[in-house]
Amino acid sequence: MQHHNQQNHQKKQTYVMVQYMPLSTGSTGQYNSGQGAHQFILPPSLEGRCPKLTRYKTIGFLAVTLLSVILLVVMVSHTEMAPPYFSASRAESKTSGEGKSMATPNSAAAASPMCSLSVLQDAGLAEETELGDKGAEVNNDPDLARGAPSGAHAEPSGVIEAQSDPTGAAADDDPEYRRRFPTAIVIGARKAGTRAILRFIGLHPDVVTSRRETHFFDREYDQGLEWYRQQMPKSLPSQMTIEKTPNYLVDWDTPQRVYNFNASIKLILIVRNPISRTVSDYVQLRPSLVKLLALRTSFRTCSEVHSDNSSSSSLV
Ligand SMILES: Nc1ncnc2c1ncn2[C@@H]1O[C@H](COP(=O)(O)OS(=O)(=O)O)[C@@H](OP(=O)(O)O)[C@H]1O
Repeated sequence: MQHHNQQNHQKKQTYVMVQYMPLSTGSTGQYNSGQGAHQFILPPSLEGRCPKLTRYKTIGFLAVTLLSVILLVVMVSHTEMAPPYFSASRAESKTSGEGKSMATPNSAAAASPMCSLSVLQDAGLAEETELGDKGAEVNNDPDLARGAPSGAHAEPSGVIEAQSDPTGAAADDDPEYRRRFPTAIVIGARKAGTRAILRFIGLHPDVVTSRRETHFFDREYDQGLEWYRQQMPKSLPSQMTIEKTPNYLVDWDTPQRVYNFNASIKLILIVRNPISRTVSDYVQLRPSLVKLLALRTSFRTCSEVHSDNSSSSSLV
């Protein structure tokens, strides 16, 4: 019993000694583990070896904090400068449906000459030429009515939404908010900045633009008018729809077909220095050209082999 008490006492003593070990680094000491005395040396810490490290740490922490604050401020200021179609003005314009004058006057779009509706009006682009569902009748082109499904509101796969349509949910309740035929088309030229000009015009709250090239008049004509309409983004009667397919400029069939569709439709053409345009086109087409050349070479090799075979067989 006495032996047991002594062991307990030693354990307690050990615990207390370890608990209160000196914390200063590099110092030596001694402790009793119960089975004899032990020497120890505390290893010097990094701070101990390099006294400036604490100061560097503090400076680093302050620098990171400062950078984070600057980043935050920059992000906040950029949010305030967001394009007008992300702001409430577009929602008001879309849901009110009271005509083009509903463009918020103090919005960035109205302030910018590039986005000003008056620019479009001057160019005759804002003229009300909506065809609605009567497009085929108006233009009296039997070819165009071909392929139009009876269920006019059926959603096809891969429907193209408006490029700037954050208020769709609110406007969805409006029965007037639906897909309409374009009243203007960007017809080219390829690589002349057609995407850019469509985006610039599309910044206006009363303009909606198709996200992708529809190629209706050059490649998808057989799909019919209803298909074409379904490719357009939803819009209100006060808004104009614009699509772009630069290939229309160089397609033989397109002019007549567009004329048959809507003789008063507005055509937007943007041009560029022909040399840089061609270089840009070449750079984009290069992978296809390389493939084409490789294909031609293999065809030539095939035909040479074939002609060799046929000539040798004729010799035989
Ligand atoms: N704002 C502005 N100003 C000047 N140039 C611009 C602008 N926006 C786009 N671009 C250049 O236009 C080229 C792409 O043109 P497109 O959008 O018409 O291409 S496409 O036909 O739709 O594939 C492409 O040219 P390259 O870079 O030489 O290929 C773009 O850089």
